Amino acid sequence: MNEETIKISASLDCANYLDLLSDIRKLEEGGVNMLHLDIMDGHFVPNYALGTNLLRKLRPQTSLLFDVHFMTSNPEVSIPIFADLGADIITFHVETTSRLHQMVSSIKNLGKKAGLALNPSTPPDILEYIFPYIDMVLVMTVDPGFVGQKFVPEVVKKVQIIKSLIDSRHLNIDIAVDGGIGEKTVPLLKKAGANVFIAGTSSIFSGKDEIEIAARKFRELCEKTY
Ligand SMILES: O=C(CO)[C@H](O)[C@H](O)COP(=O)(O)O
Ligand SMILES: [Fe+2]
Repeated sequence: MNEETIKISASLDCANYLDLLSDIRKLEEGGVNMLHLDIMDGHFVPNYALGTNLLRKLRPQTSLLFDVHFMTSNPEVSIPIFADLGADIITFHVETTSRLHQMVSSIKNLGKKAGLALNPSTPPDILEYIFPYIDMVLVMTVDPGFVGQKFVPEVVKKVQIIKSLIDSRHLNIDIAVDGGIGEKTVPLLKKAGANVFIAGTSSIFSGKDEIEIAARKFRELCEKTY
């Protein structure tokens, strides 16, 4: 993955469930790179979202990359299932396991990109010994589990720290930000070093513009230099 490339991942849980395929066509037209698929189990987070049948039905319908964000306890059991369903990037939370290296290598052995997600209150130190093995760090900018939450501003500093840790090791790792990503927060996060922007109710799905137009505007916002 290229850290300098800006990537837009549209959070499908924020789309119109009753007209999902038409929303996906608009996202394709609007130039997003990936569909962000939030998997929630009602245990790691107090909410439920998306699942295997949706991926199974969607995979033949679009060539957009599937960026799967597990917000589940025990993601270990789900990794091979979602890999088989066509996930391209598989991200799980560091708070859910004591077997980080094992799980990352099982994702890589399945031929997928591996991402690690950190809650807003989780310090970046946990990444130190696993950096060489991962493709992406997903920095949660809200507590995981719900769309439309308030951005936690303290996390900007964590993005900055992670970016300098990656650069000092000359590694090529994407930094994704997820939760409350929009007009006010993109400039701060881009300056701090983020390059993957997860678009939800704070941007593409805010309802202010048609999805296709909103996606184009969001890319412009993310590609600007701040
Ligand atoms: O992982 C998530 C929630 O846990 C979502 O991807 C995220 O919240 C995106 O939506 P919004 O822009 O509404 O915050
Ligand atoms: Fe997410």
